[in-house]
Amino acid sequence: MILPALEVDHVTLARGGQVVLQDITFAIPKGSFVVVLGANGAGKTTLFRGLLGLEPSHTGTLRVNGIPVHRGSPAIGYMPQMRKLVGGQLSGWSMVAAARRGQKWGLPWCGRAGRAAVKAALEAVDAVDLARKPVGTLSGGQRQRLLLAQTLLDDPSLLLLDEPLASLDPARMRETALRIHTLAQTRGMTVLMSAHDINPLLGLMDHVLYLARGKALLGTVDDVITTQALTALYGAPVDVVRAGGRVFVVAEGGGAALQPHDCTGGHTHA
Ligand SMILES: Nc1ncnc2c1ncn2[C@@H]1O[C@H](COP(=O)(O)OP(=O)(O)OP(=O)(O)O)[C@@H](O)[C@H]1O
Repeated sequence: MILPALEVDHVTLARGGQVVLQDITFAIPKGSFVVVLGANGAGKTTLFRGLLGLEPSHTGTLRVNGIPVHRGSPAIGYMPQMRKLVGGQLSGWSMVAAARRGQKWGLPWCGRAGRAAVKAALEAVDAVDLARKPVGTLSGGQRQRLLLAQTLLDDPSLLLLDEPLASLDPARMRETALRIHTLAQTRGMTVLMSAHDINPLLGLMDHVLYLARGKALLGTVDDVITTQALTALYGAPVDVVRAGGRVFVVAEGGGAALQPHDCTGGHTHA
């Protein structure tokens, strides 16, 4: 029997003492490319933190490759949200090297094998030319490439990418999405990528995982991004509009229905 890459079985996760995801269950086959959607505060980062073993599940189990999650798993490559990125005068090389074996922002790992791993990771994302440059001087797209290189260091089987397309212009969004998709296919990696706009990812993803009101809905774009499915998930009227090859998710009343419980900020997939 082929084990799923990821099994989330009746899991409840909280942040700051408040339940964010409640009794969610889904399984993701190996090699899938999954886009995680949901309004601000819906729990995308919380789910990733749960899979990284950083947030304990109050109920149920989370398994990666059949093994209960634990901190520091080399099977998982994690890209945090870029808006939380620091770096300053650190060179591109040092930033990537510092992430070896989860040592983010620790001392760079400088042995021969470590140097080879950093070089290979930089090459994989076309970022060799960024190795000597201070991270603080790089553009958003260039930093994204270094963050992506970090995730590849330990040859992971699962990538968790938290909004890797944020702050990129439309051309860079598509370019980055294609780069991640190609890398995942070449290396046989499973990808969970959170996003606020599915349009740059259309045609690339196998599944969508939609989070709302503490619940999770997994399926194909055609299954999940529908008026009926999202209205049921949100418990309020939501319209899915397709126009010009793009998908828009809109709520009656200007987005109030898309606001998660206790949180501010609705959204539209435009
Ligand atoms: N460090 C924290 N301490 C306490 N509560 C937190 C913390 N970080 C997030 N939360 C809360 O947990 C809930 C889920 O947040 P989370 O960051 O997982 O959502 P998200 O879907 O990733 O949102 P976004 O799209 O804005 O990144 C929100 O109510 C948020 O306010």
